[in-house]
Amino acid sequence: MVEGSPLKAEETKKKRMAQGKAMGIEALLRWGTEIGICDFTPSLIPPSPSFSCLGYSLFASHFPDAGGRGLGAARDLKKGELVLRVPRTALLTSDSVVRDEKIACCIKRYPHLSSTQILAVCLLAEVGKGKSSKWYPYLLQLPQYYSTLANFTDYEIKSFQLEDAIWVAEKAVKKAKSDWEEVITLMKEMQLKPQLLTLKSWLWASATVSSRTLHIPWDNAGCLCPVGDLFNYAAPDDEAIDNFNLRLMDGGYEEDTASYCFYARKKYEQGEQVLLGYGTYTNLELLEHYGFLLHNNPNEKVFIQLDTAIFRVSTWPNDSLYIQQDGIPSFALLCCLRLWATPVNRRRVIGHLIHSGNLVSVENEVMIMNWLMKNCDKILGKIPTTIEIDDELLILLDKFLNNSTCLKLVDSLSSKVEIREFFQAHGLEHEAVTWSELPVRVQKSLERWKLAVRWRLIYKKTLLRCINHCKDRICELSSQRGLLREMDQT
Ligand SMILES: C[S@@+](CC[C@H](N)C(=O)[O-])C[C@H]1O[C@@H](n2cnc3c(N)ncnc32)[C@H](O)[C@@H]1O
Repeated sequence: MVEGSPLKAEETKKKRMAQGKAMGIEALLRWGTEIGICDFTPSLIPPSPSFSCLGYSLFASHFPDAGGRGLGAARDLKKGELVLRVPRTALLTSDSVVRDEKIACCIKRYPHLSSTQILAVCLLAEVGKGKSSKWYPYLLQLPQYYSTLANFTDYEIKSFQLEDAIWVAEKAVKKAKSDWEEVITLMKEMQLKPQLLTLKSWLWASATVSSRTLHIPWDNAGCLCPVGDLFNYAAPDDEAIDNFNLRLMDGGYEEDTASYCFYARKKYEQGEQVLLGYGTYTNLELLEHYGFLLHNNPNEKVFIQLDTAIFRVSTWPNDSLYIQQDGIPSFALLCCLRLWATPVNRRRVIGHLIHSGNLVSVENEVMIMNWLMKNCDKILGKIPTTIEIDDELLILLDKFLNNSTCLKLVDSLSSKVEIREFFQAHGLEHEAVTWSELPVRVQKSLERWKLAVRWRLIYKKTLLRCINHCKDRICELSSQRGLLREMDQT
């Protein structure tokens, strides 16, 4: 089954079993086999007794650069190949939990609750069953902590520095709390254990649902898919976004086999991490729903404040007016600015040219590049810390997280102030401690704080790239204009 000599294949298999054990998911993989999860097409391979549902196409491992625990290619995989099948009976969905009549009866009395609230309640109900839950081996290995926005504290939220991001994070925190307040009576009626009724448990359950569910056609909340939810994320590439059929290659529920099927979205070499494209998300959206962000995110959108006069001429949705991570304004933003910079009496005449992506005139283009440059610069000037300071702070935090330094030894004054504030926010007097000496709650907070700093740094670097892009464009256009003048004179 695994390529190479049988002896080598056996060794690799043993090594991967040991990896599964080290990650604490050995029991999950064994249970997966019993419940019918498999990483091969049953018609191709005669099933032999196995202690793991993985090994033919996939193996579980730790991938520090993209998501930590994840799934790798156990052999070379072809694009479009089926790599994992999870039968419907293994999926943890609201309807599978409410088969329990007692739970169903309680939930029926709350028809106004959203499907995600119901799934989170069902998840907590299953947790409450302990060993008697059908999904016990699955529930046991779920993460204990999440860094989705709803889990951010006031200090961590403030560290985003940008108003829009702070607003989104505060909204996520409030929404989680109000969702909890709405379900608390139901959960009491269901007689869930007191520790499952707390806001902390609710935050855990709703983050599990938000970051791990997969789409199913019969429930908007989606499903929790044991083993299938071990795939980490890679942003879908242009090909997958352009082609709807290709998007389907990642995975989906298939009626004919009554199972969730996952396919290799591209060619993978043995050992490489196999990734899923959960959807196209900006970094703030990734943080909100999944609790991580990508350093290079092709779907990142940096929004800057636009004058009402600009919005007035725009026929594009507001969320299409942004700067890409490479610093280039989106097509809609560019068109919108070109139209705004056109004299009112000419807008109707040349509107169609603008909509087809044409430049109006060199003067018009220079004007909007100058406007963009000035505005990006203004925003950067107003933010409390610079790119250099954030860069330095992140290096320090990384060193601290690797236990190679204590934060007391920091030279930079700005970073020192921010670090001190962080420790004070946790009621800790001084920062002369190492990472491993910190209480777990502070370690987790520091990880979230670092995410906020990383987010704001990407935001600032994008604005800087935009400034440089505008400068280059102005130079380019000015030399074109010079050239045209010279041609006119000859
Ligand atoms: C569906 S789970 C994937 C498996 C997960 N790593 C685990 O250990 O269970 C999704 C979570 O994995 C992490 N993750 C997935 N892709 C990631 C990536 N590219 N970079 C960082 N974290 C990622 C995030 O914490 C996310 O909420």
